[in-house]
Amino acid sequence: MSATATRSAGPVSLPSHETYLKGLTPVLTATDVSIDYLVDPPVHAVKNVSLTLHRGEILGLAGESGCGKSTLAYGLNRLLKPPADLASGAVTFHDESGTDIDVLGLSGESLRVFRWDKISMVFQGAMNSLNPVISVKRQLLDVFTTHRPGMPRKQMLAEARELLRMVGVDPNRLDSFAHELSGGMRQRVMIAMALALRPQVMIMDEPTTALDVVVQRGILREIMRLREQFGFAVVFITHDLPLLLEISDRIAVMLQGEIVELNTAADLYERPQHEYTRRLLASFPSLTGDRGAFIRTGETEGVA
Ligand SMILES: Nc1ncnc2c1ncn2[C@@H]1O[C@H](COP(=O)(O)OP(=O)(O)OP(=O)(O)O)[C@@H](O)[C@H]1O
Repeated sequence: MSATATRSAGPVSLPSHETYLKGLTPVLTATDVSIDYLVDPPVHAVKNVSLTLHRGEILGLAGESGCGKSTLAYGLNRLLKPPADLASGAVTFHDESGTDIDVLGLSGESLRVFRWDKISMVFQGAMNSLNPVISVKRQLLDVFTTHRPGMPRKQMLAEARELLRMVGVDPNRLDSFAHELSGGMRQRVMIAMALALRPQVMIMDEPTTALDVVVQRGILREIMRLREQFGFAVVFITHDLPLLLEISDRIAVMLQGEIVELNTAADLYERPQHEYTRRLLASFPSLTGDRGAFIRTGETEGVA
């Protein structure tokens, strides 16, 4: 444990945010989470953050580089490594079975099972974490042999093919090796792996940033479609605020480790409440153009 961060008033939200929340079911709740990097001097990267993600929603995390987005995301999925220290707070996963899981209390085997199965993560460099000397097939099947040891091999293979199809990669690519695939394809394979166990939550930290715009769009379209199909919730992190406005149901704006505004994407764009949100919006000239062009309509076709 280290020094606790100063408590703030919490994010500013409009009354319409309350209305939005009606009828939604929480899937992941963070309460008063503080995360420090125990370096000299210590960095208070996340300060008393409370946030609820609901079933099927896309929650965007916005904020400038270094504000703590990735640290929070890694904390939610217990992927922090020293010198990061989750100093205080609670993270609860509300499983579809009705059981609540104390995420911070998990360790060893239970933590291993929880990750990928309940929450999976796709990050910016994910495509580079494919093993270069093992075929795509082996890597996809490994997910099943590890987490679904009872599954017949024939079914594993069928699932692996289906997963590739879902993310827009020709299933004949199963026998390929990472170096034989383009960056976009590799990132799609990583998304397929993250989807393999049908998690209830996916955390996506700049999942397409390294890719060119056309490939990015294609992948995002797939993610939106799959979300409609499987109903998983997404925490989506990107520097690309116009994109975030387009795909998110709600957006949390982070500033220096705190969430300063939490509103629906439409409200955030139309009626930004916090001075920092206004500055952030103003820093994207494209957003000052035809208003409304970036707002989700509730239709997946919104992602052009
Ligand atoms: N390993 C580390 N050791 C010390 N400080 C760190 C470490 N990793 C991150 N930090 C600090 O923690 C703070 C939050 O960083 P974090 O990477 O979470 O921000 P971010 O909003 O995700 O930024 P980016 O958008 O650039 O990824 C920053 O001040 C950063 O310098």
